[in-house]
Amino acid sequence: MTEHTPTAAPAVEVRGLHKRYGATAAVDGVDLDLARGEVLSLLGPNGAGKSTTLEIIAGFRSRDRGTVQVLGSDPKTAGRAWRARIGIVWQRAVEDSPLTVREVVRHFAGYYPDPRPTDEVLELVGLDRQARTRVRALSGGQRRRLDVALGIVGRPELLFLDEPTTGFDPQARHAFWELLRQLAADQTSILLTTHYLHEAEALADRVVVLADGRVVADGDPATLGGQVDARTVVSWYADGEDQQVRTDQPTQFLRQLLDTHPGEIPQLSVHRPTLEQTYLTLVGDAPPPTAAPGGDATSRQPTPAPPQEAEVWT
Ligand SMILES: Nc1ncnc2c1ncn2[C@@H]1O[C@H](COP(=O)(O)OP(=O)(O)OP(=O)(O)O)[C@@H](O)[C@H]1O
Repeated sequence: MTEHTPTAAPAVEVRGLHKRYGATAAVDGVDLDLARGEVLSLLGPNGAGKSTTLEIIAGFRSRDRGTVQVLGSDPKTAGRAWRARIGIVWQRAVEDSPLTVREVVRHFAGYYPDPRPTDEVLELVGLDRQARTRVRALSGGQRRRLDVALGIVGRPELLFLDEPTTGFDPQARHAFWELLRQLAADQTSILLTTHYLHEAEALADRVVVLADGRVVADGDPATLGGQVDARTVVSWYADGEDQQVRTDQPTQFLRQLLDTHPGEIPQLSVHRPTLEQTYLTLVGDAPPPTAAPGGDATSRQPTPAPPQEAEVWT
């Protein structure tokens, strides 16, 4: 995570992006900004439109509608000089090859005007010991590191990574995060997709959550752009149904609840929603709480009125 310069023109500016595949609206009106030196993570379930968005921004896929500016150019018409300023790590791993790791990286370096030295790249991605290994002999995680090596060999100003750490062991993942932090500290703008919330939290300055091709949250990773409700959820069972109350004064609410329920309160629980629960609710994999509290006039043990700021889900 880095300090980025808010005054510089954004690295990426997307407005009203649409893309359909037949009846499927893969991207359905997405707005997206990436500042220079910023690390932005695109989150979302399978089929949310992350890869399609990334591919359009990187100039590998056409769009139906909307404007896209990347490093000051429209990727639809930008040329080779523009492409040399961008690094890309796609989901698919590098092809089988009889060449060695060093040979492949050196070959790719030849495409760029000012590449990083090959040995520096291999060290950065932790493949220095595999420099003479043939690509086809690499493990899955090592191939992914080679993908990353090919993405950064050209010293990109802007780096796109589509699920870069899939197949990494925890040690490799942490080493990779460190690498991205170094790149971001050097003012590389980074846009990555991931399925790992903790990866977004560990790496990104900002997250954008997509669901069904739309942005459902945009902001800081720790709260998913302010979507995480820090209030406590008190749940219990009464009057023949589940009861649930959200409150920022749980102690006061519990006192009232205990006063009105002299015995053991069935299924009493007190918790705060986690980032993951909020995420699942946002992307529609988890239903939002729907239980209504009791406390109507006929209730034998009326539910206390929630303290100020409490919200009752119905
Ligand atoms: N080439 C294509 N032809 C037809 N439909 C496509 C094509 N590419 C993507 N789609 C559809 O568009 C939607 C968005 O797909 P996309 O790959 O962008 O999602 P994603 O968020 O990257 O998913 P994942 O996390 O699984 O990689 C999906 O419904 C997918 O089936």
